[in-house]
Amino acid sequence: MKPKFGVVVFPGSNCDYDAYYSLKKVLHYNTEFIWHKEKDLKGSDVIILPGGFSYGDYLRTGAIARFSPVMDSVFSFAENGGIVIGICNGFQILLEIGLLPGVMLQNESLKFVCKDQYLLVENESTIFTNKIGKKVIKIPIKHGEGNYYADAETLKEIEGNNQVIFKYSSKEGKVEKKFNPNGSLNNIAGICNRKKNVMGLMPHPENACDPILGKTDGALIFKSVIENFTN
Ligand SMILES: NC(=O)CC[C@H](N)C(=O)O
Repeated sequence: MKPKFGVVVFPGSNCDYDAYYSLKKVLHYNTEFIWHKEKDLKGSDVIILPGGFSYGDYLRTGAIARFSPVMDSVFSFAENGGIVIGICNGFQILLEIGLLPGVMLQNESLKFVCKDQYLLVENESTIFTNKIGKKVIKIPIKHGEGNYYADAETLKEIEGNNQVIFKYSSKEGKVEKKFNPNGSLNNIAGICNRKKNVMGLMPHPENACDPILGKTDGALIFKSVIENFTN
């Protein structure tokens, strides 16, 4: 079976075409857009909630998009074990709707950050990472609100349950505060839910797929998901 990706488009998404381009034109995966007012996920096997500024980031990032009609379907899809990847603004939407634990705060610097970032694969046994292994990958970040926070009890739970998938690190894989671009708790860059079928991450793998951009580590995440389908 050839799995299908559905890229949701919210008003204000600006990485939807990047995701579509990388998945369809670079990686040659079956990919379709899904407008946020649709309820039908068009037979998608993997839902991508892309990056951007849905509803202009008004109120709180992701707080309004979470009420878009499509999110009812995405919520049920996820609850039934469907694979969902929230990238940056998509991660923020997953937090707002409660598919992932914790909240997103403004970057500690109060500045928007845009740069390449090294990430340590903290949990290499999820469908998103088991074909990558325990290594350091380089993927760009671009956000103003990526300072992941959870209360002590939630943090203990997600760390204990191996829900932390990526951490900001040095090129050598050192996880220290000085390599953290936004002040997130314990350098957390990406997490998953308890069942490990829903992942949110601040870095943008779709912007590290096409060799013309000088980096392709983002493709490893999508390839991992695809290979888990086909194996
Ligand atoms: N690139 C993005 O998805 C940006 C996310 C969000 N709007 C922020 O700035 O925090």
